[in-house]
Amino acid sequence: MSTIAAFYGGKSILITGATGFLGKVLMEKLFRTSPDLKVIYILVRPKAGQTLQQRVVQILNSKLFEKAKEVCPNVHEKIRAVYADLNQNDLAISKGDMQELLSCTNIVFHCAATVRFNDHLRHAVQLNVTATQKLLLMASQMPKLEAFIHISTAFSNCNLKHIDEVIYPCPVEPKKIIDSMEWLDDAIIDEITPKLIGDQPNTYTYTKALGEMVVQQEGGNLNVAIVRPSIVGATWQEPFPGWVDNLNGPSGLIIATGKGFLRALRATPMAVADVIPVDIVVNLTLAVGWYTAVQRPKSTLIYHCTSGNLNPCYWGKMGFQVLATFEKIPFERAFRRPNADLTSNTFTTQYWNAVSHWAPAIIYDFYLRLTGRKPRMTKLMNRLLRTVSMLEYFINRSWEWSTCNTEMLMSKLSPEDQRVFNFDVRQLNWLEYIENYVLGIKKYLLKEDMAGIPEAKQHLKRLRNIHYLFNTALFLIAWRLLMARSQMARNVWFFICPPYNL
Ligand SMILES: CCCCCCCCCCCCCCCCCCCCCCCCCCCC(=O)SCCNC(=O)CCNC(=O)[C@H](O)C(C)(C)COP(=O)(O)OP(=O)(O)OC[C@H]1O[C@@H](n2cnc3c(N)ncnc32)[C@H](O)[C@@H]1OP(=O)(O)O
Ligand SMILES: NC(=O)C1=CN([C@@H]2O[C@H](COP(=O)(O)OP(=O)(O)OC[C@H]3O[C@@H](n4cnc5c(N)ncnc54)[C@H](OP(=O)(O)O)[C@@H]3O)[C@@H](O)[C@H]2O)C=CC1
Repeated sequence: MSTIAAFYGGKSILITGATGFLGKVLMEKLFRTSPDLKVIYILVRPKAGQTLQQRVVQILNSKLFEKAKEVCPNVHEKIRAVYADLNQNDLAISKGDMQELLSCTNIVFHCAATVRFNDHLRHAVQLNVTATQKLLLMASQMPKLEAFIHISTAFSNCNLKHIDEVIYPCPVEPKKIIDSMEWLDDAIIDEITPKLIGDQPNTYTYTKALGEMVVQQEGGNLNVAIVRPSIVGATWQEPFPGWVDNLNGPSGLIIATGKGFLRALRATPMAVADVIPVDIVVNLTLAVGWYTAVQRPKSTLIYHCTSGNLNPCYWGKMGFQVLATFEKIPFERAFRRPNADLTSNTFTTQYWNAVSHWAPAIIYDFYLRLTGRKPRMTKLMNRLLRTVSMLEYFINRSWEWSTCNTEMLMSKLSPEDQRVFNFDVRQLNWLEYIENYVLGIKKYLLKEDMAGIPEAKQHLKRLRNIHYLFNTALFLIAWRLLMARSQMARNVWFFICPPYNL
């Protein structure tokens, strides 16, 4: 019997961000391995016209929860969705709900965050810093609380090259930042943002670093731990390989490549692609919850959940394997054949942008206009290249994360727990993982049918023929123009192929 699974039995667990990528996999694993848990409270806001209940039903009806529902058939009764908006100062939780949460909660997993790199600083601070502070305040009033687990990111100190499992101080105190966001207007915030974030690449990593400081400063008397995952990718093994449901991390760019929009990327092939499967992050998080509650470490422990130091994969290898997978499992209705280059040179990137991105987009829009349709490709390309530019920082650098606490924790687990809550990234076979990842994107994100693969392959063949035809036509036109305008070209040509009558 797994000690960790048994630990969560009978517990009341509060999860923020449960409707997000990580939160859903966390809930699923809890229900599947500890079906006798008492209740999972999730803080949810209504979204896209759906009520809280509709959101919960949609999550539970997804393929992700099929196995969990077999093990725990009354999963609907064990989830309690609590209305909350972490953007509001009082978190918008009703008095009655607050009373219940305060009196019953045993464990808190705080996953909610804005993960957008370009979010306005005010919003990023509100969610990633102020909401964390408010939750810690709530946690301090929970008499039955055993552990508070905060999910941060391994990139919260990405301005450093070597990162230890410690909290690094930020130049300006989080409290001062929180206060200033309350009275500064948007224009001034925009102006001071670059100065405040300093050598951090964006407001996301900056506010996640501030969030960690808040945990350290205000989680004083609580049993707190921080988990820092790197780039969270599709599931490796559990509940099944390849599950993913959003465009974050590599997923969006894999789609853009598979659909033939993205043909070149400014990336360093030998930089470490520190992707970590979401099920590994969840297993570590649950193990951390157990250890923090049972062992009660004297200080706040930080756990790096990264792959690079134990089982590195590189962007070049990852890109190569992604392309190889498209040969076997192509995406439907591609714009061009998937074939991308990784280049680390800015000039080459600009050349490829002009030739492989803008030129085809302009030509295609011209064709759409000619056929009476609305042009859309240049707009799409514009958005794609803006997205790529935001991600470039992370695909042209490598970081070293020490993983002493994570390794220490692994050594404390029984063999059964090491199996059920496996977070040993050394066991991961990257080639297999990447193939399943691409397959998962096709099935669960793009919702494409596997039966359509032969037609998708036919479509790629047609695109290849169009490509050859286009290149041949281009060559002939260039040759004709050259022959018409340059005596030297004519001389060279007649030297190589003398006319018959000479
Ligand atoms: C030797 C050589 C070998 C040769 C082989 C070479 C072969 C090469 C082949 C290449 C194959 C490619 C495969 C590899 C890809 C690697 C790339 C991986 C990059 C990963 C970097 C991530 C680093 C993360 C580090 C930090 C970890 C965290 O904690 S962060 C959590 C994750 N957060 C994110 O991933 C970012 C979230 N998104 C954003 O910040 C924003 O959305 C944005 C800045 C990306 C865009 O914002 P904007 O305001 O402009 O628009 P928005 O409304 O948000 O979206 C616009 C449209 O873009 C779509 N979108 C959103 N996110 C992404 C995304 N990540 N990728 C692609 N597209 C995205 C979004 O849906 C919108 O679309 P529409 O709905 O159609 O409008
Ligand atoms: N994905 C990644 O690559 C990485 C993620 N992380 C960290 O992991 C955690 C989870 O990330 P991930 O699951 O990927 O992110 P998602 O964007 O998928 O999920 C974010 C969650 O936060 C919730 N949330 C956002 N704003 C509010 C709000 N105002 N009130 C209530 N809830 C809100 C979202 O709810 P809603 O559905 O209503 O929007 C959603 O449930 C984050 O802390 C992130 O920093 C760390 C490293 C990498």
